[in-house]
Amino acid sequence: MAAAEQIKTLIKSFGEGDESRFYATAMQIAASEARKGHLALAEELKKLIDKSKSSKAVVKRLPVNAAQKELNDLLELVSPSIRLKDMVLSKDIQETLAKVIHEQRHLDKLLSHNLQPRRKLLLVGPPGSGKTMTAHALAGELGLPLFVIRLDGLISRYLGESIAKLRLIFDAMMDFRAVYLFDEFDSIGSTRTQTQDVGEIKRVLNSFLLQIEKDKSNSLIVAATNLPESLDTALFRRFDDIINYTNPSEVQIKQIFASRLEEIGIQKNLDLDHLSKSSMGLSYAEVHKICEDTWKDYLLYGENRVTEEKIIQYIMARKRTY
Ligand SMILES: Nc1ncnc2c1ncn2[C@@H]1O[C@H](COP(=O)(O)OP(=O)(O)OP(=O)(O)O)[C@@H](O)[C@H]1O
Repeated sequence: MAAAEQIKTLIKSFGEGDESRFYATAMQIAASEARKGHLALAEELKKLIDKSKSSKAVVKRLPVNAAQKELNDLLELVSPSIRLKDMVLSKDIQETLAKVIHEQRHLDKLLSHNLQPRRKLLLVGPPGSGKTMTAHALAGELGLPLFVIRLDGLISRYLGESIAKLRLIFDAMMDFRAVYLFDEFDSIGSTRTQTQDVGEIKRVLNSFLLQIEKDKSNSLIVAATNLPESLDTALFRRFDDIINYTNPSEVQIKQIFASRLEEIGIQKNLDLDHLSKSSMGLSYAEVHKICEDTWKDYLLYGENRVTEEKIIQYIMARKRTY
C-alpha cells in the first residue's frame, strides 16, 4: 500500500491540475511496490500511467504546467467534426477559405521561404450566418483542435486581470497549434461600448492589437463579430483576411432545404422554389431550424404531416420573431 503522504500528494496534484507531480508520485508508488517485491502490481501501475499519459497526449496536448488549469478556464476545447463541404457558402468565401487551408497545409514550405501563411481571420456577418461554423470547419479540415474564447465573459469574469489572461491565451497559441476562435469580438473591438468597463475594454483592445501583431505562432486566430461598424479601425489591418458573411440567397436556401430534407429522408415532392422564396431574409441558422421542425414532425407524426403549408407556417413564424 502506498504511504498516506503519497496518496495526499496524488489528491492535491490532481486537484491543482499539476499533471507532472501527479505522474511522478504515481511512479514513486509503483517503484516502492517493486522494492517490496510486488512486481506484478508495480508493472500494472506503470502500464496504467503510460496509458493515461498517452491518451491525455492525444486528447489535449496543452503545456503541462500550473498555467494549464487557468487556461482551461479561459478556453473551451472543441473537437470539430465539421468540414467545409457541410457548409453552403458563396464562391468568394469558399475560395478565401480554400486558400487559407492550402497555405496552412503547406506551412513548412512557406515558412522556409520566410513567407507567412494566412492565419489571422476576421469573420464579419449577422447572427447565424456561419462564422462559428467556419471556425469549426477550418479546424476540421486541418485536423486541429478548436479553442473558443468568449471575450465578453473574459472581461466580466476577470476584471482587472483580463490583459494577463489574454497574454496567457497568446502564449498557448505558441505552445499548442490549434484554431483559436475569439467569439463576440466586438466586446473588445468596439469603439462605442456602453458598459462601465470602458477603461478595461480599451486596455484589452490595445493589448489584443499588440499581441496579434507580435504573434509568431503557427496557430490560426479567428475573430468573429456581428458589429463591424463599431470595430476600431486599427483592428482591420491586423488580419490577413476579412471575410464578410451574409444571410443566404434564394439559391443557397434552396440548397439547404434540398440537402437537409434529403438527409432526413423526406421523399415528398415539395416546391422548394416556393419555400426558398418565402424564406428570403432568414439566416442560415433559421432555415436549419425550420428543417429541424419539419424533421420532428416527420419523426413524431409521419410523412403526412410534412406539407408545404406546414413548412410555410414555420417560415412565417420565424419571420414574425424579427
Ligand atoms: N453557411 C452555412 N451553411 C450551412 N449551415 C449553416 C451555415 N451558416 C450557419 N449554418 C447553420 O446555422 C447554425 C448557426 O451558425 P453559426 O453558429 O456559425 O452562426 P454565427 O454566424 O457564428 O452566429 P452568431 O453571430 O450568432 O454567433 C450552424 O450550426 C448551422 O446549422
